[in-house]
Amino acid sequence: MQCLNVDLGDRSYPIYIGARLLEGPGLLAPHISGKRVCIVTDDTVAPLYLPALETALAAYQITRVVLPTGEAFKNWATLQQIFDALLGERHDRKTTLIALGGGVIGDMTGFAAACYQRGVNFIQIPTTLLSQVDSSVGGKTGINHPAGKNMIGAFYQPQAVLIDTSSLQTLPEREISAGLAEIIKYGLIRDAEFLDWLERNMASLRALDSDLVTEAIMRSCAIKAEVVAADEREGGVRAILNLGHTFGHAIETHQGYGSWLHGEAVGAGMVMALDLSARLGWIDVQQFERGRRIIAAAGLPVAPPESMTVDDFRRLMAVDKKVLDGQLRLVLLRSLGEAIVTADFDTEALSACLAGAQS
Ligand SMILES: NC(=O)c1ccc[n+]([C@@H]2O[C@H](COP(=O)([O-])OP(=O)(O)OC[C@H]3O[C@@H](n4cnc5c(N)ncnc54)[C@H](O)[C@@H]3O)[C@@H](O)[C@H]2O)c1
Ligand SMILES: O=C(O)C(=O)C[C@@H](O)[C@H](O)[C@H](O)COP(=O)(O)O
Ligand SMILES: [Zn+2]
Repeated sequence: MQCLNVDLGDRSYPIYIGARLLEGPGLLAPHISGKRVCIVTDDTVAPLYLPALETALAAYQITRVVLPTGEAFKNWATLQQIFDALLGERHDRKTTLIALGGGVIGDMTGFAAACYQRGVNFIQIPTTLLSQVDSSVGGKTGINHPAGKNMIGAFYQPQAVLIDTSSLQTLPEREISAGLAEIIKYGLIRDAEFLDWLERNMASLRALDSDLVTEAIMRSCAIKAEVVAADEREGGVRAILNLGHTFGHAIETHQGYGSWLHGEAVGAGMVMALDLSARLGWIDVQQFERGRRIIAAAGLPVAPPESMTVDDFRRLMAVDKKVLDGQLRLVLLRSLGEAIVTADFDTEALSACLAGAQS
C-alpha cells in the first residue's frame, strides 16, 4: 500500500492507494469518529462491493443508502434520500458518512456530510478510475442543476480517501476511458513528462495493467493534492484543474446529464481548449494534434455532439463558475504541460473555435 497526504493544516488527510484495501478494517477505523456509519452507494456498486465493506465495518452500527445509479440522479431529490435515512435512523453529529462508488456518489455524499447537522465527518472510497484520480480528492462536493453542472455545493474535505485499485476490475471500458480523460488533464496542465509517459503506455493503461494503473493513480493524486494544498477554494491556481471543463460542462448540461459521461465531455472539451490555444498562437499545430491524438488514443470523443450549436455553447458557458463580473475565464495551454487561467483571449478566436468544433 502507498500513502499520500493532502496538506491542509488541521484538515489534512491521507490518501491510501493499493489492491484489496476494502477488505481490512484497519485503515478506516482511525477516521471514524463514533460507533455509527452511514454507507452511501449506488445500485450498481452495492452488489459488487457493499458486502466486503460491511464485513470490514462489522464493529460499527451501519445504515445503508443505495441510490439510483448515474449522473441523472445527482440532484436534490436523490440528496434528500440521504438526509431522510440519516434522520430516520437518528444519526447524530458523531456519525461518519462513507461514500462507496464513483464521483456522483462521492460528490453527493460529501455534500450531504457538509450539510447534515451543519457538518459531519465523511470518508471517500472511490470505485471508478475517474473518482480515484480526481473527484475523491480535494473537497469539491455538490449536485447538478438543470441550468448547470455542480451549481449547488460546498468545499468540504473528507477525513480520508481509500483507493482500492482492485475495484477497477469490474469497471466497463467506457468508464476507464472517462477516467483517463482526467489523468491526461494532469499531464496537459502540469507535467509534460507524465504526458509523455501516458502517451507511451496508453494501450496498457486501457487494458488495466495493474502496476501502470497504480502509478497513474499515484501521479494524478499527487498533482491534485499539490494544487489543492496551494489553493483549496479555487481563488487562483486550482482553476487549472478545470481544463476542458467549461466546454465539457456545457456539453453535459446540453445533453441533460448522463448520455455523455463527464470524462467524455472533458475529453472533447480539452480538444477544444487545445484548439483555442493553437488559434491564439500559444501552442503550435503539432502540439494541438499531439494532444488530440493522446485523447483519441484513450478512447474518448474529440469533438462535441453534432446537435450543439455555437449559441448553445455561448449560453451554457456563460454560467460557468469561473465567470467573474460577467467575464468568461478559460483554462488554456501555454505548452503541453503548462496551463493558465485567463480572460485575456481574442473573442474571434473563441468564436472560430466554437464554430470549428461543429464543422
Ligand atoms: N469533486 C470533484 O473534484 C470532481 C472531479 C471530477 C469529477 N467529478 C464528478 O464526478 C462525476 C463522475 O464520476 P464517475 O465518472 O465516477 O461517474 P459515476 O459516479 O456515475 O460512476 C460511473 C459508473 O460506474 C459505476 N461503477 C462505479 N464503480 C464501479 C465499479 N468498480 N465497477 C463497475 N461499475 C462501477 C457506477 O455505478 C456508474 O454507473 C461527475 O458528476 C463529475 O462532475 C467531481
Ligand atoms: O477539483 C477541481 O478543482 C476540479 O476542477 C476537478 C474537476 O475535474 C471536476 O470535474 C470538478 O467537479 C469541476 O469543478 P467545477 O467547480 O467546475 O464544478
Ligand atoms: Zn472533471
